Amino acid sequence: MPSLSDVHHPHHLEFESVRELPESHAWPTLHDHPCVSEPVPVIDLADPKAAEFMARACVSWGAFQVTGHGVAPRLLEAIDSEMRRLFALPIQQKLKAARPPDGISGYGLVPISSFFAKLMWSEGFTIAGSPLDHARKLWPHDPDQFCDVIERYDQVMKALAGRLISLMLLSLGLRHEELDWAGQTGKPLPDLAGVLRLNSYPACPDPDRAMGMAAHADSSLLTILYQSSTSGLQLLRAEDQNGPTRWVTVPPLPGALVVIVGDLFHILSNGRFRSVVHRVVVNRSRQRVSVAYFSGPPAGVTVSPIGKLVGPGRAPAYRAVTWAEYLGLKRKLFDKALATIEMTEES
Ligand SMILES: C=C1C[C@]23C[C@@]1(O)CC[C@H]2[C@@]12CCC[C@@](C)(C(=O)O1)[C@H]2[C@@H]3C(=O)O
Ligand SMILES: O=C(O)CCC(=O)C(=O)O
Ligand SMILES: [Fe+2]
Repeated sequence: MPSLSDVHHPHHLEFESVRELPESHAWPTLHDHPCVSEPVPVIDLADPKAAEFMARACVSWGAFQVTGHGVAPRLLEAIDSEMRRLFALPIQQKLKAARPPDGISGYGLVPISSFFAKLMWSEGFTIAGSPLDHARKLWPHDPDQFCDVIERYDQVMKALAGRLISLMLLSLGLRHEELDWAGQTGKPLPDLAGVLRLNSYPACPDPDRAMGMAAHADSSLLTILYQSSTSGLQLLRAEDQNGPTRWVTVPPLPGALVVIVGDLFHILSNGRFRSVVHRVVVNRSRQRVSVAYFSGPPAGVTVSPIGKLVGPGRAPAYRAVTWAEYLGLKRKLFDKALATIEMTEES
């Protein structure tokens, strides 16, 4: 049973000690669409046809799994184990590094939690910039182990995000030099911004009524997701415009990473690559952890539909935004954010 303090502060449950799903965490909307199994595209980065497959996956799914990415399995194991060490800390310790209400970094609920009457069956930690201040609060005597792994992971993801973005642009028939914000010909992609989110979905006594993470689209250009060996991630998919909508599970594939198209790539590609709505369901017996690396344009740089993709005589479908502005819109408007920057042909 939850302790008295949990009942009064249900936002921060000691999940492991809860034997029965509290009403605060029971969702009525879990079975809105059927759950099916369908083969989510898997793309080997070493394949000469990788860019072509990516274009197809981004148009039709808004996501794919990537193999042959060169990220060392040891690094994935290391971050997996650091996450488990972090989430196993007592709640009082984790709350020392709590995210301030208007801040980005720290321990706590995802910003979109405020849009829902029910709480999610998960906890998480967001890191933007140096992890050192957080690590000192969590492990005052040994902050370095956590920091080392986070910093290495961040660096490797930044490089991979740059490669993926270049390939995805190439797959649209563009070179990254053709983006205003991508600098001059021959230069590598400039300093992309990145934010890490560590997620934990504890084993749940009533998984059919609990939501790990509510349905949403990411605001990033793209998100690179490491999911441990436990499934839970689902993509919302309709095969064609009139076809039925279903939840498709992304099966964990050892060593693979999941790439999710975010709203900013949707904008950049003038809607050709679709940002995909996804959610996380939980299970009765196993804790699931994941790391999302949200990759965005350099700070202060605006993203707008690429001229070549808009076509002559047409108006772009979206206006220009910076990532910071768009994150603000998402916090305020959640799933209405993208629609508010849509432009009509007249505007
Ligand atoms: C950079 C970020 C993207 C994100 C907000 C955040 O500051 C860190 C958490 C991200 C996340 C994860 C769950 C869904 C989401 C909409 C949310 O509330 O927090 C995304 C945010 C986003 O993509 O806008
Ligand atoms: O845990 C997952 O598989 C997905 C998490 C997610 O969608 C997010 O952090 O934005
Ligand atoms: Fe997400």
